Amino acid sequence: MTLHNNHSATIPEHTRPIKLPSDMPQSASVTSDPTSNPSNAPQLADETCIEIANFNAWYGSFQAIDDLTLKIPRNQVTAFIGPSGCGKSTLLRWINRMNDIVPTAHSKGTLRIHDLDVLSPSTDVVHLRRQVGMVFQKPNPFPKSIYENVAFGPRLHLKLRRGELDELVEWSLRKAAVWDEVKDRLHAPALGLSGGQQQRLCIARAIAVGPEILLMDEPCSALDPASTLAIEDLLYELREQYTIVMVTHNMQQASRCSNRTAFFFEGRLVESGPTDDVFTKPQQKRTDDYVRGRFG
Ligand SMILES: Nc1ncnc2c1ncn2[C@@H]1O[C@H](COP(=O)(O)OP(=O)(O)OP(=O)(O)O)[C@@H](O)[C@H]1O
Repeated sequence: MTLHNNHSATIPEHTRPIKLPSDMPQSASVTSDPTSNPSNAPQLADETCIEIANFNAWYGSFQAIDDLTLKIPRNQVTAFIGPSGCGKSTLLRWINRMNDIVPTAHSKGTLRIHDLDVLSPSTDVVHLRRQVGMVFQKPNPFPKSIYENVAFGPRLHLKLRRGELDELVEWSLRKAAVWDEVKDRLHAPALGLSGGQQQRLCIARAIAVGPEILLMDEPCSALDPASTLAIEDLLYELREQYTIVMVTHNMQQASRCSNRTAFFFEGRLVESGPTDDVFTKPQQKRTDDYVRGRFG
């Protein structure tokens, strides 16, 4: 599943080709490109999904990100690490233009998802956010039933019959590894679930609309150790189909779950690379100090 290479910010949403996971219910593929075949498409090693170049971001006159260049590969988990206030969440939130809701936020530079110019004023933000799902620090299900939480996005974006929607809800909940725990109470309030179950429900809600990218801002920081492990296992599974970018303060989590790590300090990217390299043979002393817990 990917944003189509010919993706244009000016094509009306309902006609845009969107590839959905090959194992997603066929009924959900009503807007997909009939010529595309994601399951058979060769996976290019380290194919870039998100390209960030000379990117700067401000809140008013305060510069939160300073001349940052980074390529985020497709179908891998990339962890953003660094001390509090170094700009990790700011960068994450620019990838799906969440910062649009912050009146003082502005940016300059390049931020592309394949051929899509994320920062262009002509980019359709609703469509962008369908392609780039987000999971927050604190699980935030809607005050609706478990079923309705997952069905909400597909109802907006896909014209499905009831049976098809049921199938998609089940697929999403299974993918998010929470189906077995909720299948007998789909119409019960989502807020009655445990924190870890709510977070997996939020992941199911995010993937139900067929995103290519999942942004996760400290997705386990509000969870107990067992729920954290469940989410970490899930990340491992999901990376086969999704490009995942995760902010984490937990060094063990970054080293357990991510393929690549980017270390930020005071708004700048200090270094990035395969997670093993960043943790075991960092290029920069500051990275070494941080991953060894000497500061931060
Ligand atoms: N809405 C905002 N308005 C003004 N300044 C902001 C806003 N959001 C973040 N900042 C500032 O931008 C800088 C980067 O913040 P950001 O949240 O991106 O850091 P972070 O690395 O994610 O931190 P943490 O790990 O504590 O979440 C910080 O100095 C922060 O105070």
